[in-house]
Amino acid sequence: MEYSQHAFLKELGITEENSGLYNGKWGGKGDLIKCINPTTGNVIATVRGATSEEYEETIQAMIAAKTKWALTPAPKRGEIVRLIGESLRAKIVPLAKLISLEMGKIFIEAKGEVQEFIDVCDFATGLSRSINGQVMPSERPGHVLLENWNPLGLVGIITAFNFPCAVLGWNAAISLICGNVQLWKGASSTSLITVAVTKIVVEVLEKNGFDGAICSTIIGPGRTVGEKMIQDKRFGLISFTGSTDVGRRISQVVHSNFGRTILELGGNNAIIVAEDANVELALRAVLFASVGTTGQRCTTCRRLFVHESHYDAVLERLKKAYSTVKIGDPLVEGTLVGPLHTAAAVKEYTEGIEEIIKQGGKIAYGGKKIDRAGGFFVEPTLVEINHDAPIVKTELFVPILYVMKFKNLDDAFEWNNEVPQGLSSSLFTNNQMNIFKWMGPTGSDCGIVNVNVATNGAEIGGGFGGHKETGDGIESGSDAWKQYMRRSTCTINYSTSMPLSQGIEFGN
Ligand SMILES: NC(=O)c1ccc[n+]([C@@H]2O[C@H](COP(=O)([O-])OP(=O)(O)OC[C@H]3O[C@@H](n4cnc5c(N)ncnc54)[C@H](O)[C@@H]3O)[C@@H](O)[C@H]2O)c1
Repeated sequence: MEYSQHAFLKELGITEENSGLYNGKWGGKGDLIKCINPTTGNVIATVRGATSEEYEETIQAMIAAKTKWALTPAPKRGEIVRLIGESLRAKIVPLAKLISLEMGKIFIEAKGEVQEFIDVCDFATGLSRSINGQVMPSERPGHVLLENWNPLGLVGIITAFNFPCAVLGWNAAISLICGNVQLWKGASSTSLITVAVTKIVVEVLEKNGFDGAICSTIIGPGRTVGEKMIQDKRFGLISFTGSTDVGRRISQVVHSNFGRTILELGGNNAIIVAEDANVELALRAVLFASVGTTGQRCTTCRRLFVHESHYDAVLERLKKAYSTVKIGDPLVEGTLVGPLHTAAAVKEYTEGIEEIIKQGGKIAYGGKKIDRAGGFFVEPTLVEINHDAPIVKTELFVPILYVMKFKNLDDAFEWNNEVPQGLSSSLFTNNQMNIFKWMGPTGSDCGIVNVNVATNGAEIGGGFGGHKETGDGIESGSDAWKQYMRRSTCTINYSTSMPLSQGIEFGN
C-alpha cells in the first residue's frame, strides 16, 4: 500500500483502513474497497463499505435528526454552513492533494474544486437569510395569498467520480440551509475523498451541538447501496450526478414512485469559432476545455466547429499546443494532464479510437495509450471527422476532441444542437447579432450558453444544469434552492365572511 508515502493523508484523518459509513457514528461492516492511485495503479488505502442493515440504521438516524434541524432557523443553519466553508478553507491543501492522488486531476484544478465547495458555502450562507416566497394579491376581500417553503426532509445525494468534492458541495450547502438532512453516496473509486470530506463536515456539526447524522455518508456500489437509495420512498429528493445511462435508470425508478430528482448527466459540449472570432482567445479556451481534467469534466469540450477561414490554422495551432502539454503525475507542478481515472477509462479511450477510425475519422494528433509504470495515461487526441458520425453524438469520457469545419454559422448552430445531450456550449464571436441569436430561441439548446468563454469552469452563482439527455434540474446558484424545498400556497382569511373564489355562491 502507498499510504505511508503520502504524509498529508494523516492531516485529513485518513488511515490505512477506513470506515465507509457515517450516521452520527462511524461504521462499515460491508465489502472492502481498495482505493487506487490512477498515476501508479497501486492501492493507497482501503475503505470498508456499509451493509444493508447499516443502511436502514442510517435512515433511522437521519429521521431522528430531521425535526431539530428543520426547526433550526435558516440563518442559524447558514452559520453552520459558513463554518463548514471555514473548515474546508483550513484543509484546502491536503484535501486538494487527496483529490489529485485518488481522482487524478492536477493539483491546481483539485484546489479549484475545493474552492468551489467553499464558494457555495458562502453563497448558501447569504441565501439562508433571503430564501423567500411571494405574496400575491388575493381576489377575495380580507384574504392573503402567499407561498411558504418548507424542507423536504431526507435528501439523497449520489455523485460521480470526476468532481468527488465540489458536487457534494453544490447540493449539500444549499440543501442544508433549506433544512434537510442528507445521505451522500460518492463514487466508490473516490472513497477516500468521501471519507475525508465527511470528516470535515461532521466535525463542524458535532462541535456545534448538532447530530452528525444530518450529514450522513454511505459508501458502496451503485448497484447495491445506490439502488437502495433510489428505491427508498422516504427520500424527498434524489440528486444524482453521473452518466446518462445510470440517470435513465434513476429517473425511471424514482419517477415511478412520483419522487423528485435532480439529474446532472452526460454532456457533449461544443465550441464554435465564428469567422469574426478572436482566434487567440478561442485557442486558449479550447485547450483548457478539451484537455483539462484529462477530458473528464461533464463540460469538457468534445466538439469544435471552426469557420473554414480559420480551420487549417486552428488545427495546426492545436496540434502544436497538444504536443507541448505536459502529461504526468497530477501532484507534480507543471503537469497539465494527469491520468485517466481507471483502467476501464483507458479501455473506453482505445476502443473509442478504433471506432472513430471505423467511422471515417482521421487522427490529427495523439490516439495512443501511454505506457507509464502502472498508471492510466493516454495521449490527448485531436480527430477530424464528420459532424454527424454516430460516435460524435455519444459522450466518450476521455480527452478526444472532434474538430470540424463549417461555412455558415447557422449550420454550426444546428450541429451544436443535433446531439442528444444539452449541457454546455460556447460561441466565439465579436458580432453582437451572433451573440443574441446564439442566446435566443434558434440558438443553443443547452443549459449553459457561453460567449467568448470556454464550455467548462462555471461560476457557482449561476444555476448549473442541462437539458435533453443531460437531465433536468439545476444545482448551485440562482434559484436552485427551490428544488430542495416543498412549496405550499397558503390562503389566509382574516375577515369574518367566507367569499369563494371565482365568485361562486354556494348554498347562500
Ligand atoms: N451534468 C453534470 O453536472 C455532471 C457532473 C459530473 C459528471 N457528470 C457525468 O458523470 C459521468 C461520469 O461519472 P461516473 O462514471 O462516476 O458516472 P456513473 O453514472 O457511473 O456513477 C455515478 C454515481 O452513480 C452511482 N450508481 C451507479 N449505478 C447506480 C444505480 N443503479 N443506482 C444508484 N446509483 C448508482 C455510482 O456508484 C456513482 O456514485 C459522465 O457521464 C459525466 O458527464 C455530469
